[in-house]
Amino acid sequence: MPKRSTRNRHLKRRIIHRGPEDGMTDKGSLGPIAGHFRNWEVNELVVMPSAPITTGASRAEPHSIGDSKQVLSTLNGNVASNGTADSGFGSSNSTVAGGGTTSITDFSSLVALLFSFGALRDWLKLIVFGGVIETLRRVAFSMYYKIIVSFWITAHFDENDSSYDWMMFWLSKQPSWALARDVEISTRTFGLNTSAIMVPGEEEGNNLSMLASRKLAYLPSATTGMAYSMWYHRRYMSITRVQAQTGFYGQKEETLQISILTRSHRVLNELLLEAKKEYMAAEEHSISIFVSDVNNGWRHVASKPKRSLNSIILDPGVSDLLVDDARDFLESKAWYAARGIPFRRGYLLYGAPGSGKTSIISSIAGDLGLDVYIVSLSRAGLDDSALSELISTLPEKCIALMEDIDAAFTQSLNRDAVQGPVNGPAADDGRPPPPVARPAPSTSRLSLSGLLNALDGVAAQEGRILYATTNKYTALDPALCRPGRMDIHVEFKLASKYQAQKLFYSFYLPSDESAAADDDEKERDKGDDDSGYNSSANTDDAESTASEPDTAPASEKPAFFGTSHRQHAPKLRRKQVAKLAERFAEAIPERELSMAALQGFLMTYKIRPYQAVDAAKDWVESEREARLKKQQAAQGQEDAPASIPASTPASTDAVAATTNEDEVKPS
Ligand SMILES: Nc1ncnc2c1ncn2[C@@H]1O[C@H](COP(=O)(O)OP(=O)(O)OP(=O)(O)O)[C@@H](O)[C@H]1O
Repeated sequence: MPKRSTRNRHLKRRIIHRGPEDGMTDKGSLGPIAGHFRNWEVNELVVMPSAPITTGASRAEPHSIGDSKQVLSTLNGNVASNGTADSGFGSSNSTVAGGGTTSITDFSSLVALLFSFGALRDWLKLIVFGGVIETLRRVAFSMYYKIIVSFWITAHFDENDSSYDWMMFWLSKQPSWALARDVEISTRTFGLNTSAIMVPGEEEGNNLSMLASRKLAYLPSATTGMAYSMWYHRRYMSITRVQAQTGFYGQKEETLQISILTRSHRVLNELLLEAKKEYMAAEEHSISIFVSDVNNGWRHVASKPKRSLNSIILDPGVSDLLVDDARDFLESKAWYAARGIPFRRGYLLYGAPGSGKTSIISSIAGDLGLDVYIVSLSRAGLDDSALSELISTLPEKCIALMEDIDAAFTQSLNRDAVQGPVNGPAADDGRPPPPVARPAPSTSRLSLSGLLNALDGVAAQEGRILYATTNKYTALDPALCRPGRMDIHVEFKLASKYQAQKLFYSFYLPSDESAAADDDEKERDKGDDDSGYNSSANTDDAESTASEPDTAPASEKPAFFGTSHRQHAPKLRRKQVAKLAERFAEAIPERELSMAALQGFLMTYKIRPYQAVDAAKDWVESEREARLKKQQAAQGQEDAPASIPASTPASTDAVAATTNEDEVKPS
């Protein structure tokens, strides 16, 4: 060890004798710096445990002496300075004692070294000074913010949340909101059927085009991020619409910020409840529809007017069964909790297309006052985890609707089909031939187990009612249909005579009872056999004026299929309608046509109930023929691939399928 010290001392002396000037000479302008760093190296070597080293004095830059001394004496009491040390050797005059002082000495030397630089010292001062100023600024701001915030309550409303709609709707009703000077013109309705914020005077425009178009509205601009102020319950309130860019594609998301100058949350609570109440009142006659977005959140897309349960004509008891069961379920939360049964209910509505499955669900939603959340299983990008996330974020009381639940797992010739180039045979009446559907390739990344887990896995939401519809009951996996997932299965059949009669009756029954009563007198005079065609708009009028000159050649009349919509339908008495309904039901075969088809037929005779009855038989025949042709076309299409050379992949499959079928079939 002493040996090494001696060596170091020699080395040190050697280096010191070279001095900074040598460095200047050797390295030009970098000389002093180089000198300093050499000194640092020497220090490294010199510092030894319990081996005090005293270095000789050397010439120094005058400015560095005091600094070195000062820093050294401040930072390390063990370091002694003789006051004549050279600048580039901050600790060279120091006597270092004790092994524990090594790092402190090093650090001290570094600091002393840094301070010995004039410019560097100024930078450091500047940094420290700037840091102090910035810290003070931050402290001041945070204190100011804390003081200000303590007098304000600020609420944030996310655009994707229903509360945003409530607040925007409420704000739109405030006169001061409409006085904003930087406005955005919008046709948004915030999920309501009625426009929330009308441009004053627009409601007076009663011509058809004005009424039909979307309503114009003022919205205080969001782009400037300006704050708008108003008073609420004698409290000052500041409102800001803030837009922030989200995602890569420039989508913008908006947040509404409301700050109220109050220390009590009571005012905010009052505001929220008032806004919600007003919105709910405006929405009383409609149901809210939500769909999932690509981020697996729920978005309010529409409000639909409620449909009365009476307008859905099902077999006796079906409607009551569904409504009563759902109502009873919603009131049985405690019962489920007491027994540890998951508080969920599933209904599977299956059967013929157009038999009222979707319609009854939306009617039940209206009746029970629940929102409908549509879970589209065929949505692009929907996979197991996305579905699970969607189901778990459903609100506690709501209706989740999965339409065509079979479609996610099976390829269908009817419902998932894209229209191929092949058309069926042309109809006799000149209507375009019905396109023959081809199976669509399945793009779903959803698995059956993913669906099963989403329905009753741990993440599944409690309190929701699930309605699933399908036209292919037998295609469903039994696991999907078991109780706990689908508790009640209801079949929707094709229309019965009973349904046809009721549909006709409700279709032609005058909705305006007073008008019907007014007409009663006239009708009574005319007798029960009267057609009820007292409207100037009925089509018999056209026949009665057939003798009037009609210069337009038939070929130039507008070509269209269907019946144009007239405003005035004939007003019939209940008795008359009931009689006609009976005759109509006689013409309709039992369980052969769907209710949607019957409704479509009656729509074509919207103002001609008598003609509807008369034409019913022919229409049934034409429907049968059309169905037969469709079946034949489908059959032909099925047979066709067998004759196509087996070189194409599609035909190979078809041939294989046919062959297998032949094998199975008994000869
Ligand atoms: N039972 C019914 N009572 C009254 N209207 C009906 C009935 N069934 C169907 N409709 C009418 O037919 C149309 C289609 O009905 P809806 O969509 O409810 O049938 P769906 O069974 O859900 O058909 P799909 O299986 O094709 O989805 C609606 O306009 C509805 O008014």
